[in-house]
Amino acid sequence: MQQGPCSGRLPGRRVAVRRRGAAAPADPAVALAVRNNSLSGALPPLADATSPRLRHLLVARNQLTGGLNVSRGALLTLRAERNGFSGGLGALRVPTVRSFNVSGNKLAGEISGELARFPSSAFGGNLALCGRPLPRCVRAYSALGDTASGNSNVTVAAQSPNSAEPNGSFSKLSMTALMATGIGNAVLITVSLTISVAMFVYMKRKLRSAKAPSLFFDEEVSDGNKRRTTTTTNRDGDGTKCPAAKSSGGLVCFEGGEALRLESLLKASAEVLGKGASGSTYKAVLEDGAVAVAVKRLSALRFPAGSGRGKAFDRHMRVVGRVRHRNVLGLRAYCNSNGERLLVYDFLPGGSLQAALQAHGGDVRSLDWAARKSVLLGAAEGLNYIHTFPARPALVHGNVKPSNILLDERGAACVSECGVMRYATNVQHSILPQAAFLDLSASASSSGGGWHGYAAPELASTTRAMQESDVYGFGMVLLEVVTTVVARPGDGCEEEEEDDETMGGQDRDAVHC
Ligand SMILES: Nc1ncnc2c1ncn2[C@@H]1O[C@H](COP(=O)(O)OP(=O)(O)OP(=O)(O)O)[C@@H](O)[C@H]1O
Repeated sequence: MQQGPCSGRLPGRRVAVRRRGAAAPADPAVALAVRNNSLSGALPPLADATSPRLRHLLVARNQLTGGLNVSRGALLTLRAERNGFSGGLGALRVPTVRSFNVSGNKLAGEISGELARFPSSAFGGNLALCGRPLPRCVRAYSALGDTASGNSNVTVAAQSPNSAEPNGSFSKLSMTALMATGIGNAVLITVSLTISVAMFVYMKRKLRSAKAPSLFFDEEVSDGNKRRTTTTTNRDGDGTKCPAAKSSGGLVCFEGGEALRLESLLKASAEVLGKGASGSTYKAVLEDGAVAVAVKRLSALRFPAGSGRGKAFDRHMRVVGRVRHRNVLGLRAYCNSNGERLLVYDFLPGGSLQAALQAHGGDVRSLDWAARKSVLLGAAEGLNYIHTFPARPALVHGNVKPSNILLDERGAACVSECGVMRYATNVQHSILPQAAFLDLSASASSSGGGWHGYAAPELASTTRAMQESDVYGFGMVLLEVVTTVVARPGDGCEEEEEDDETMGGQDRDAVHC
């Protein structure tokens, strides 16, 4: 036995021994105590046959490596902590040992049954050790694919981080297995999340499209006068949709339109009244047959994408919906959803001023001077009401022309479609050819979708109509009304009234060729 600190290797079956203080056992053959040295190398296997009298093995705090191979039936003390022992504890057979400590080594694997009686401090610092009294072992798939040995599972320890090994190293296999497990779990979670989100979105869309009635107007030409019959039908799938709102069946209703429901409109029989620059207008007779409404579908108008502008359209329509005057056609309801914009008005049986001016074979007397004067005065009052309506920004009609001045059953003028084009981006530049200015011909104004000579010249260079441009348009209407000749049925150029006709004239027909 050596008496001082030792360093060197442990050869074969011979060990360097240092006895510390008086505590050393009296019988040197009974105890091997070499603690707190710098001994390195492997500890030779110690079995009953090789060291029959050994009772106490104290090799702690050295640099011993290799497996801990001690099989001693009568061993009472085994202190091997703070070394570099590695491998499993399977070769450790010490059933009678009372003082036991192998902490701070590089031992790995599951702690066997007889050793489980010692506290966790006896095993601490061996990151790859697991099982009672340490946290239980986790069976993980080996990323290395240990198929050759037929063992694709490896046992890894699930210890807390504070049981870190003193030198910070970690079993390569365990680390790989842990990483494989982590990556596998992450992939699984990601895939499940993606599937859940996709399912959620799909179900939400499905529910929405199931709830949403689609508005279609199936058009078919019925005769040569461009009168087309239409039906409104519900369809699934994509197309024009106007989902039902909670309160009014998808419609935002104003005074006089509270009873309207989108569902009723969808079921109504309908006919096309005409097609203009902003879209088509339909006459819809509601189910009971008593109420007829005009539905304007703003299909040709483009509005800037984004909810912000959509809200601006809604805000504007809510202001327009408050306008109530005997010479302004009141908006009863509107729908703005999924790119579909519908405006609902009362249906006026008198048709439009444009139709009256172009009438052939109609009631000529309906457009005598008194009627013309009354229509113009009414339209002027309606326009003035729109312009002075308390709103910020001030209301602008934006599309003053004879087809937007309607006549009620008594022939009174009603200005329709107030402010409809206010927020459209494609109105002026796309459909306002410079050459069309001052062209008041019927073909220009009724061609359907084309522009007309009622548009103020400045609209060619600005995108927004102003009240001044409304005044210009009204002036052109006025000019047309006082100069247009309405022919009697069968009239020819030979018949000409010789009286001067003025706006103040009474019951005189202006018949010229
Ligand atoms: N509320 C209504 N009652 C009765 N007829 C209407 C009503 N609204 C529109 N009309 C008729 O429908 C026709 C077509 O109207 P529409 O507004 O679609 O076209 P437009 O006025 O020529 O063009 P724009 O789209 O530029 O306004 C009009 O000429 C008019 O006779």
